[in-house]
Amino acid sequence: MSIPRAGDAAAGKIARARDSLAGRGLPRLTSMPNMTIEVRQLTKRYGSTLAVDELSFVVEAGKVTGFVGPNGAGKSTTMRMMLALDTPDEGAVLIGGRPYRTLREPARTVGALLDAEAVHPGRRACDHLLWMAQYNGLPRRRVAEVLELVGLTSVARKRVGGFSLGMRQRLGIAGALIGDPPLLILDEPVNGLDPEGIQWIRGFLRDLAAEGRTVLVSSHLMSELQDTADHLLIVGRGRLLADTSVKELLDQTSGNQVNVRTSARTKAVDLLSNAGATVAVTGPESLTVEGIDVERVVAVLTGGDVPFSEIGRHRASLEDVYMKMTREYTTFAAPAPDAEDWA
Ligand SMILES: Nc1ncnc2c1ncn2[C@@H]1O[C@H](COP(=O)(O)OP(=O)(O)OP(=O)(O)O)[C@@H](O)[C@H]1O
Repeated sequence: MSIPRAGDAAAGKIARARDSLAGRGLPRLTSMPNMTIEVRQLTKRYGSTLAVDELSFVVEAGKVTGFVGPNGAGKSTTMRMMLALDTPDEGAVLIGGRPYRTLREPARTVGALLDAEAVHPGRRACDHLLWMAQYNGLPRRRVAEVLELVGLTSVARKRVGGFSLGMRQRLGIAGALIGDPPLLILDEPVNGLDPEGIQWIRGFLRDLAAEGRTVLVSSHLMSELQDTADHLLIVGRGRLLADTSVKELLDQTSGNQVNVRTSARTKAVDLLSNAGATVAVTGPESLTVEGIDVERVVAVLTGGDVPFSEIGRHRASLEDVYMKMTREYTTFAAPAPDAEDWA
């Protein structure tokens, strides 16, 4: 049996699905109310492990909010508690202003993808979605609509056991959208997608947010979210390390560092240090200078006859900022390179 993978036959479907989403919007079951996810002082322990430690934040409508943190930071546990699949030891979560358990029509309020592998492998994709629709009192036509939306129409009658992880992620997203909910909670949806699939999901999540939905998406990799998220919640060992817009985070952390590229590194380090700068060696011919501005760096190097091929203000990447912020919270980390590695 040959099943198209996310890179070939499904690609045309995906493009059409994107067009249909952009062109006429997701078929509406209800109007799209602005709803938030409010997490209040949430705490969860498993034995001696403090998985979630007094987390508080609000996820707003009309944005993609990235929930980022190293492995074991407590992202999945927090999402499970949002959906009442786990009980907090302390604190609460409000979904559109109410605890999940009190929602009258949960599938029309919040859609979730927690584990793409959770679907029975013997089930056909369309039957899985039909079961979800029937269980939640939704019209049958939603099955075809969401399959089209995620580009899986051509494999609707195939058994899930033959799907790639990327196709299962798409099926999971289709399930999350079946009730046309204003709130979406997606745990690592990029996991398993090929580059074309990653492009697709970025645009897809942005479109969902542009329709006014509240989109919370987790990842342990900042690179997966940096071009997608408007807002970031960064967590480490259960604690909130940052609740910030992407722009604010970059502005705050780019700081006053200056990058220098020179073939006379040792002399440059001496002169700049004598001029009061703190200098870090970042490569065989590169330095990062802090404490004096770009003009002064140029003056010091020119005055000391030090050749340089590049001097410019350092722009931190989100990845740099994230690594710096979460380094001490990472359970399995390679040692960071330091100056001696380049000596
Ligand atoms: N059911 C459980 N029983 C015991 N410990 C658990 C359970 N679920 C999670 N934990 C522990 O709680 C901590 C947080 O785990 P969680 O899966 O929420 O993190 P995460 O940020 O989602 O990580 P990942 O990116 O690896 O999925 C970890 O130390 C994990 O081992």
